[in-house]
Amino acid sequence: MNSTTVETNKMHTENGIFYPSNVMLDLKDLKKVYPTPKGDYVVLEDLNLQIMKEEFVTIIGHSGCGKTTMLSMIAGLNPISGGNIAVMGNPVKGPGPDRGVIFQSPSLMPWMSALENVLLGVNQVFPHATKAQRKDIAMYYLHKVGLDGSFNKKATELSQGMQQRVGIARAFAIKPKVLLLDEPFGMLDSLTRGELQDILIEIWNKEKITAVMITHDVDEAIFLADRVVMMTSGPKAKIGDVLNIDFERPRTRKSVLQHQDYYKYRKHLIDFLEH
Ligand SMILES: Nc1ncnc2c1ncn2[C@@H]1O[C@H](COP(=O)(O)OP(=O)(O)OP(=O)(O)O)[C@@H](O)[C@H]1O
Repeated sequence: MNSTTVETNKMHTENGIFYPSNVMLDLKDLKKVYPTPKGDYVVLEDLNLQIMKEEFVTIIGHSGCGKTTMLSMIAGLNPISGGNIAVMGNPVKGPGPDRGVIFQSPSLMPWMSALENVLLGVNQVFPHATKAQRKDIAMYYLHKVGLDGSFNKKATELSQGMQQRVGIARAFAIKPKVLLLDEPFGMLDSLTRGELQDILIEIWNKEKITAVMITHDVDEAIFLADRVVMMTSGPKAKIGDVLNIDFERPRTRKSVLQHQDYYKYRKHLIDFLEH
């Protein structure tokens, strides 16, 4: 039997290693050390985490424990000090189009329109597509995030919420395998935050990609996730606990709030953060 078939639950990666086909991200014995004037600061140590294909994982932990450090290492933007990170079995050596990132502030090119900002990434990732095809991709995702009518507005003419909509469209438009989100809604008012959570989940569900999102908001962590990953406080932070969220999808805020397990999940997370 061919060892690459699904029956074996393994696949053959380009570096010749056999790997479980349902694991998208594998963080193994991960370590991060920042040199400081007072000596080395070990932010993460022995951090182990596997994230499955099409899973939505939220990450919570105290401020400064190393969440952004971990996410930026997965993105390939921050060098690994020890251990390793693999995306579908392939070690991360730097940034790549298989991983899209959405930051708290979308850092758009201020002199460019919403459309041009999304096209920046699309043009890089799909250089062989025609100009019309690339524009179609960019417009499709701008439409998905509710920016019809604002395609040609300059980034500086957009509100913070609209700018983050462009950030979401930009990340999805490069068709990544993994979406990495670092507190993407942290600066938004609660109404906009709710709207963008719904948009995010709708596109994530349609595109069937893997999402890893840092949040400080326990309710957001539960509402969005299949699993909530809790990090211990640093130094030498690692994964402290993992909570499975067994709510059916699609979810509505009302159905989640009315679910008998909601307050049990919430208590679990708050107890972790308070101890
Ligand atoms: N380049 C750096 N050099 C030295 N120390 C750093 C560097 N970047 C981050 N740190 C330190 O590493 C620790 C983890 O930072 P990180 O931003 O990853 O935490 P975080 O959990 O994302 O925090 P927050 O929730 O506040 O965003 C902090 O103590 C921070 O001061």
